[in-house]
Amino acid sequence: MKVALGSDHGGYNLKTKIKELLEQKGIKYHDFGPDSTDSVDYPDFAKEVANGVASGDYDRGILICGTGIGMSIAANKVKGVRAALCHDVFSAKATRLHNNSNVLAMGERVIGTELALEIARTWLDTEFEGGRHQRRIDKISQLEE
Ligand SMILES: O=C(CO)[C@H](O)[C@H](O)[C@H](O)COP(=O)(O)O
Repeated sequence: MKVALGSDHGGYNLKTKIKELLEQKGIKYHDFGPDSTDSVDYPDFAKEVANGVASGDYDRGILICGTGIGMSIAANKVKGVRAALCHDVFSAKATRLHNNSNVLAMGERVIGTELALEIARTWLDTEFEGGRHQRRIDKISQLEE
């Protein structure tokens, strides 16, 4: 699996922890930035990560800002991206099983590091169930046309 990673200044510190997690799990990733906590605009990084996933260059994306909301709104503008904002483990598992979400968004200002890492672990490890859920995802895709 190859993961595209991005944040803004509000998500930078959690992003460094997510990078450690990906390294521990032996998952390849590319960090689209930023490289510091200097103030930046989250849509710039959501765009890079979402395009990377939509093009197939990356299997999944992880985006972190202060709340995760702006990142998820922006990423979901890109065709083929199903970004899920998750701040609990149940939702992280469910969105992989049912929505086949390909981008995870989280907010560093909303939850603690340990919960965020557990959410990311669960989201990375859970496979899509298919079946009736594929039919529903196909209907989401039709909305993009
Ligand atoms: O996009 C957001 C809200 O949906 C993020 O939380 C941003 O990180 C936040 O808006 C940045 O705010 P700041 O006051 O410029 O740090």
